[in-house]
Amino acid sequence: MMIALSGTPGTGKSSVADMLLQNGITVIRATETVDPYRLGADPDRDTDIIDDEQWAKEFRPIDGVVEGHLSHLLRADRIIILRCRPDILKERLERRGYSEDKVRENVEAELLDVILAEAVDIHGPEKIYEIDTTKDDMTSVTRKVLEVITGTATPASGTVDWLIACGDML
Ligand SMILES: Nc1ncnc2c1ncn2[C@@H]1O[C@H](COP(=O)(O)OP(=O)(O)O)[C@@H](O)[C@H]1O
Repeated sequence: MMIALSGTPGTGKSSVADMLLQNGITVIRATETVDPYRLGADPDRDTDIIDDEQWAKEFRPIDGVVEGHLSHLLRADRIIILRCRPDILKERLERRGYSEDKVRENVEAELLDVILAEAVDIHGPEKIYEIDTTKDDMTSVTRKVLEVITGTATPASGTVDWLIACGDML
């Protein structure tokens, strides 16, 4: 079974993936597989341009977790979307040293549910497991992710509404 672990940068994918590895789960980092699909750099957005459609099409399915903000594009069996309230996400990204523009771009994407909407569009809601990481520590988030992996969690999407919580950030 292939499980995608996606979410806006800063929502905690990489940290959770580290804990999954400690729990003996097979984890592939999507960023380590995209090199052949790099189309160039986008200096304005301080990011690489990836042919993500081709990457998703050619990705050989694994039995384990694929971690990364493109992983929801894969033909995965279950899709986990980590979420974080935009004001807290902003703090996490600023602490990471992201530029002001990059922080704003990611905070807006989280505020507007961009990754969740893409995932629901591709897979339908029954494969989606949205997990809010705003208040839970990494151990609790990892426990919830493990519940998805073992099949004891119930699909959930649309469980957060950041526009009500912090729409004035727009
Ligand atoms: N549940 C959490 N609670 C508090 N801080 C967190 C949590 N998850 C991640 N962080 C912190 O947020 C930052 C981004 O986490 P990271 O795992 O790199 O996110 P991503 O891989 O989604 O970009 C890191 O500094 C990490 O320590």
